[in-house]
Amino acid sequence: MSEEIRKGLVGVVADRTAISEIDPETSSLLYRGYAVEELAARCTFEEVAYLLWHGELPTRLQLLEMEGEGRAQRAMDERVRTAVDLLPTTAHPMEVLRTAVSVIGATDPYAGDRSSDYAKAVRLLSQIPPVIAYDQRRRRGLPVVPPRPDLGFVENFLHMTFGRVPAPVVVDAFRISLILYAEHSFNASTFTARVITSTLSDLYSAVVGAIGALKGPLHGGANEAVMDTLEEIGDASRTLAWLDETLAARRRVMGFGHRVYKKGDPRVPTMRAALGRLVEHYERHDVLDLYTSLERAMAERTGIAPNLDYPSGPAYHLMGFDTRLFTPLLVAARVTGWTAHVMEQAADNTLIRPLADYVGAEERHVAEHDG
Ligand SMILES: CC(=O)SCCNC(=O)CCNC(=O)[C@H](O)C(C)(C)COP(=O)(O)OP(=O)(O)OC[C@H]1O[C@@H](n2cnc3c(N)ncnc32)[C@H](O)[C@@H]1OP(=O)(O)O
Ligand SMILES: O=C([O-])CC(=O)C(=O)O
Repeated sequence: MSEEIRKGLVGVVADRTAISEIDPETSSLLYRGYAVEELAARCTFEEVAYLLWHGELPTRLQLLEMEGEGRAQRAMDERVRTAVDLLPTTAHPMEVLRTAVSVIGATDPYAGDRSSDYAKAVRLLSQIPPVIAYDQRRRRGLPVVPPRPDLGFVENFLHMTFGRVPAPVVVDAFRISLILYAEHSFNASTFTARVITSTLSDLYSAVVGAIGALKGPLHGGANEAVMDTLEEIGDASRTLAWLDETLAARRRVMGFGHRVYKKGDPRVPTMRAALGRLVEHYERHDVLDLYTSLERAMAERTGIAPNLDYPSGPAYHLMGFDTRLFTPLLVAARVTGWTAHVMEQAADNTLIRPLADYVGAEERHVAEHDG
């Protein structure tokens, strides 16, 4: 049996999906048939969320309806705030968000009602940003900023975090990052959400589980680790020495490599261009020098290309987010893909339950003993 084992499910096709298509040969990514670069160039984040959930881009009226539902639910529920306040600021923001989503689910009287999964997805999309914004602000000792219903999702998210809407170039880079992060087929966190859904558990539980899976540094946690790396290197003149030391110690360089893309991540050029515009805006050429030096050194020493976490980490840093908030930002985007997958799994469900090849002790018996 052991020759059939594919550790890490490498190369295993676990099911069908109509949500996104990855082609590692051509390094392409389509959401519902649209190239992700095109969506990033032409769409709002709300339009992309609608596309992932419904399979088609919205008409003006459909978009207005979805935005109306979302904008009405942007304020943080007091019960969620109370739960967050109970957590120490030493808790990682992903732990805070995981707890908050659990509370959001536990306070929804229809949590177990499968027929309202779409409404729950819209609710989560609206309620995750205030938690992230509040968490950054409470760690800085700043007061809560109430949401603004007149603003789009992206502007409002930034407004709640920073108390103002930043320059258009910053808003645009943030919008692009959220679109690029929104969906990625059967990645570890999405697969986790599908496994949980397959047991007929509820959507909130699936998202809580997905947050747990995304937190790890081999997955979403890499975007914050990228920033730690760039800060550890400190200056482009130290990059090669740092990399040689890291590779000699057989440590991974975060933000590089990918389970599916071996020829490069198609999202990187779009996010790299947005990072370039941020660098110009903030006049932080030192960040780009560091970025480029590690990218070049990795190509030279290993031939391994960056993934989306590599440009998004420094982009979020320049925007003013605390490093530990980077992975929660990915949650704010990926919750669209996760919930689309929850609905797809639930619509044609089979319990996901693989087998294992047992390699433990032979059958044995407990010796008779007193007591
Ligand atoms: C949003 C996202 O989740 S994107 C992914 C974010 N994750 C990261 O950036 C973490 C760093 N990258 C990695 O650890 C890996 O590339 C993964 C986990 C993403 C993909 O891993 P896998 O497909 O399992 O590839 P695998 O781990 O087998 O790597 C193949 C070889 O490349 C090497 N390699 C892969 N990525 C890296 C890296 N980032 N740094 C150094 N070496 C690497 C491995 O050491 C391995 O070499 P070996 O065969 O000599 O042992
Ligand atoms: O697909 C994966 O393995 C990792 C992921 O979520 C992404 O690249 O966005």
